[in-house]
Amino acid sequence: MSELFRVEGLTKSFGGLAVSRNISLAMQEGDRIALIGPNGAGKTTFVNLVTGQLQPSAGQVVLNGEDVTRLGAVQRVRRGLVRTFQVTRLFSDMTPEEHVTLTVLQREGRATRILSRFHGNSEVAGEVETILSTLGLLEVARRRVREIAYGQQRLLEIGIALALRPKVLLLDEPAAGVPSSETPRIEHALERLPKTLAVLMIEHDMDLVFRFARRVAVLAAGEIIFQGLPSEVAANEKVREAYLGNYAHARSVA
Ligand SMILES: Nc1ncnc2c1ncn2[C@@H]1O[C@H](COP(=O)(O)OP(=O)(O)OP(=O)(O)O)[C@@H](O)[C@H]1O
Repeated sequence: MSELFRVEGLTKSFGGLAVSRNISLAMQEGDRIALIGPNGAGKTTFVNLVTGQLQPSAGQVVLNGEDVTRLGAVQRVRRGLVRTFQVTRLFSDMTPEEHVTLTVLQREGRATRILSRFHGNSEVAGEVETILSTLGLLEVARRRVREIAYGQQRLLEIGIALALRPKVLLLDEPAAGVPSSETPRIEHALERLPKTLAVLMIEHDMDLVFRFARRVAVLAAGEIIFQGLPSEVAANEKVREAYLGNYAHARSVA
């Protein structure tokens, strides 16, 4: 499959602190990459640089062969570069159906009209239903956000991202704050994401990482110190030193 997305030599400093150092990474259609690393390694900064929330000091972001480095976040979203955030940003009195419908309408430039007029629009409703069904949210489609489980709220964030028709989706800790009883729900939903979508996920839950990822990239002190198969990551000496030591140890003694 051909390359969909690439960053090259991405570098960012805050004052004297280099938080992203010469990061290069490529993604193809259907990729499933986990970006892991210790707290403060620069994972969220990397996502902010990729999606345009931050401008790099050096380096390039290329989507579908186009250099988007100087474009703002909204322009990148329109081209298919979409993210979710670590902390949910939902309206507690609105339903999942309303959130996703509004996003579809927003994408189509029709959100300024009254939402209820579109409840009968079968094209929009069909797309909303597909998204909610992909994420296992149909049964709560018409409940208020504040009444649904936190794991379902996190999935709704992904639903909103899907309504923007991403080609590359960056998930910033989709399981953060979700009780372990609900992680299977997240895992199943991630498995059902569209096959052609390229997904990069930041996550601290290593079981989820190893089930989801076909490739793992490890960031430490702003630098990618390893890219490879999940089966190789735990054996890599640099990774063990930087991050996985405790986890590898925990697994080997488990
Ligand atoms: N706007 C900023 N100004 C100054 N320093 C910043 C800024 N944003 C992030 N940093 C610093 O950059 C480093 C990387 O932060 P970042 O949030 O990207 O790490 P992370 O790997 O996502 O961490 P976590 O896993 O805890 O979310 C940290 O030392 C952080 O304090």
